[in-house]
Amino acid sequence: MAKIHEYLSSLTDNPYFGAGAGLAGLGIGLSVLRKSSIIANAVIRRNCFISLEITNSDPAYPWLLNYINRHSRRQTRHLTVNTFVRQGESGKTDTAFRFLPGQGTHYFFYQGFPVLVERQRENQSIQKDGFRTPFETVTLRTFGFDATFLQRMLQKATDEELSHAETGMVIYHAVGPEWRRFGPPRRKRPLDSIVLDAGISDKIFNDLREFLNSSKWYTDRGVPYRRGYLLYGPPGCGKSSFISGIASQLGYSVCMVSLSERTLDDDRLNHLLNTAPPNSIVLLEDVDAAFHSREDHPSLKAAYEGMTRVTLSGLLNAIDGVACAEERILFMTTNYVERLDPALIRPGRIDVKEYFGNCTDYMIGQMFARFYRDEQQQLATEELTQEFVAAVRRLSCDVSAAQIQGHLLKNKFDPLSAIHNASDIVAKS
Ligand SMILES: Nc1ncnc2c1ncn2[C@@H]1O[C@H](COP(=O)(O)OP(=O)(O)OP(=O)(O)O)[C@@H](O)[C@H]1O
Repeated sequence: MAKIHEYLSSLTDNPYFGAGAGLAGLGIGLSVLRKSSIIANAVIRRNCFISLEITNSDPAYPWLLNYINRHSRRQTRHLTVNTFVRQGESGKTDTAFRFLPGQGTHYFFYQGFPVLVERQRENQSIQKDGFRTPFETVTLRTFGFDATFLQRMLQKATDEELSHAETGMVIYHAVGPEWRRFGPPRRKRPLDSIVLDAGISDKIFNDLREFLNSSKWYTDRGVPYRRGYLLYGPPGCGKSSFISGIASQLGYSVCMVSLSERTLDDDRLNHLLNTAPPNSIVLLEDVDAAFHSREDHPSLKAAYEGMTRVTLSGLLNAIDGVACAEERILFMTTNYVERLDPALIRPGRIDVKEYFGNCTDYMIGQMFARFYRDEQQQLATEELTQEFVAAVRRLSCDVSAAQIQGHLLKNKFDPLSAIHNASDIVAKS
């Protein structure tokens, strides 16, 4: 024992050993410190930071980057560019650039809190929009405990992006047993561009909105979740335009089917009416051309003979269809409501019937005032509007909105000429 003690004290007295032991102790101390700081860092990251990772296979990826870029123009100075090239059939080419935060680390502020953005490109690639592109991730990190903070930010980015997205109204038509898109999306038609007598537009639109909000009500009562509308009246009074306006306003598409199409039969019609794409309005135009009342005069029946292969009972079955979970909105239009079989327009098949008539004084005035309304100047004063209404009334005949529209178009920049030449509205060209 005394020997061991003697040996140890000889070691501690040795200056080389003392220095070595000191260095070793320092090394161990530093290594413990480093390990503790890594653990502390991990613990702090896990408990005091929130993060959100999104990959470029996610549709919201460019929206989020775009949002960061829009809101951090001063912070993000390292950008990448996406170029969009659009070439029309004539060869005219338009380009647009979208600048996004580049690879690496960026900061920006969201609701006053700093958010760290790490954009990383991996070695593997993914298939996107028909091309192989490098796999990328973006990780957002911020100090805090509220896990919904970054989720709310993503929601905001998505809302902003979608509100800027240019969308149109999609028209579908029937090809064989299925619905196909008919051409590119059409420009949306504002509902208030269709001039109707006071209250008509609101009445139909509110009814439709109320229907769309009552899915549970229908399910609870076991009532099929569908609604039918019949718009009737003379030609050119805005029936089709109004349906486009309603679809535009709701962000719905329109599925058009012509009952006088020779290849359409009962089975196909039934299938089509019950497989319309979600969020769409089914439109049966000029339904009188295909069906007439059972009480009609034989000469009228003969005139319609062979116009369609669809039978009335086939159409009724298709309208009654199988109860589906999705809502079904059906619009029918006709110029001759009296020729329709009562069974076709009974409640349950048609819930709302609305007459779209020729222009009233109110409508003539509204069309004139709207037509010559300009951001810079108001060409149509109240006095001129009343003069135009009086000039049209002097014609002593009914005029449709389409006729008024055609006349105003001929006098596009000259309201006085539209008034003085009002007789052109009914002149035979
Ligand atoms: N009430 C209206 N307000 C504004 N424009 C209208 C109105 N009615 C018709 N028009 C215009 O007239 C044209 C024809 O209208 P639309 O096709 O909607 O009439 P319609 O009643 O469906 O006719 P049809 O019974 O012959 O199918 C469109 O260009 C439309 O802009």
